[in-house]
Amino acid sequence: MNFWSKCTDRLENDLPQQQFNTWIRPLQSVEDAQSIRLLAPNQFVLNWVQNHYLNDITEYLQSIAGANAPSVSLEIGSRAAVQSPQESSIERIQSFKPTPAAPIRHVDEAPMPSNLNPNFVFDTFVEGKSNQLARAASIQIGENPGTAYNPLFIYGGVGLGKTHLMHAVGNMIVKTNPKARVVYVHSEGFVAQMVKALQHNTIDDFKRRFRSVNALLIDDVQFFAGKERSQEEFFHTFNALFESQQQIILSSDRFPKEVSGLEERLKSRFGWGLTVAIEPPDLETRVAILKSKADQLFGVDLPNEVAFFIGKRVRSNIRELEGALRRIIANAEFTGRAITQEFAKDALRDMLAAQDKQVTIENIQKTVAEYFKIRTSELLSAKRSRTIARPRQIAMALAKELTNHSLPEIGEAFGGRDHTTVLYATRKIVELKESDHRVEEDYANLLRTLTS
Ligand SMILES: Nc1ncnc2c1ncn2[C@@H]1O[C@H](COP(=O)(O)OP(=O)(O)OP(=O)(O)O)[C@@H](O)[C@H]1O
Repeated sequence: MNFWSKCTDRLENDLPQQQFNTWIRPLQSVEDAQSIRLLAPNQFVLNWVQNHYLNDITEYLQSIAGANAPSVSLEIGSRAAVQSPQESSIERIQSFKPTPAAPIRHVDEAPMPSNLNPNFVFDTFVEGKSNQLARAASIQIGENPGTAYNPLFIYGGVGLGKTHLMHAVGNMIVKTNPKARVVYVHSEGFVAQMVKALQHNTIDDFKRRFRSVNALLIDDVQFFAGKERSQEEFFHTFNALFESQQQIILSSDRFPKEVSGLEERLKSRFGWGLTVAIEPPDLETRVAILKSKADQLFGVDLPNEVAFFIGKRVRSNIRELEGALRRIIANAEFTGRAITQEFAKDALRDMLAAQDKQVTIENIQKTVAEYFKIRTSELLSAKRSRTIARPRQIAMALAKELTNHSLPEIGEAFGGRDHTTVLYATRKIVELKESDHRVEEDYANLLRTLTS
């Protein structure tokens, strides 16, 4: 029996997709009747799986095989290396194990001017549940470039801090070793520079420039989609850096395997190291970011009530939060008035009106129905089956969170239900978000769709 594939089916079902992609998908198994050896690509993944999932895996195996359940062990490695005595160079790369010291190689070239943003450092990056893992992995890489996890792939929606984290790693590497050559480039910039090099017959310089760095940070790799020549060039750059253990950090708006228009060989390489997600921040993190930005950027001590007011109303991403903050502070400077909640409301009036206009109960119902592939009329109907009742509760909770309608008004809009039903639904969803990953993820996805 293939226990591991049964186990992964179950985990895929039980875990939020991002967790499954980050921790379970990279594992390979070597099985016999008595044991399953799980091969993790690096120590970080190994530790995480050990601490967070090993118990569940063992329990699940016992539940399906009882006393015959195989034992489970974890180690670093890859099946290619385990199974074939004659390793190819690709297999060697895949089974590469980190060495303790980062090799900063010596390059006989004039130092490259750094294009890192000095403000994007770890000190100015506010930690929250949504970015905890990405931040922890980035710090490890800053401390051990080229040897901790290579490449690091950070993915998440727009304006959530991917670029900030990449620069923070780069800045940390340069701080520790001022001779390190760290280059940040947006993937569109990489393409543009390559096209220019081809036009001017300087492609060799281009190749040398990118292949001689100690750390290459490439932002938004989804922009490589469909650009075959650039992908080809980047493939060789990637291999050159990887083989010489120089750090590569990539960002994208989605999981590597889901970036369409990218060659398979690139997608698979992107997953060789560690893939981490950044998710939209929760309210407390949004408030902490606002307070920290107000202080750092403007030297303003933002009152808590104002920070909560902005954090509650602006949910889509951190760039938008910053935009709202700038607007309030500019207005306060211009008018000389104190920053109170009333003042903030006034300053953001247009922005919030535009936002409020978009999120109506009707809009929520339509979006939720589409998401769960049911009909809007079913949300309003008396049907009580789980497949309808749960989406209905989620829609009610969203209506409570995103609109200013009262509970009776929301009940009315959901087929004339009582306000206590709405209250029950919102409480139930709060509870389920804590205990059921699926609900948590569905709710977050819907919130994002409705507010961005
Ligand atoms: N955790 C955080 N703490 C403080 N500031 C943050 C945090 N996350 C993001 N920011 C700020 O939000 C703004 C947008 O972040 P960033 O440019 O890194 O987003 P991104 O994910 O790269 O977006 P895009 O996909 O559009 O490139 C930046 O000014 C950044 O400093």
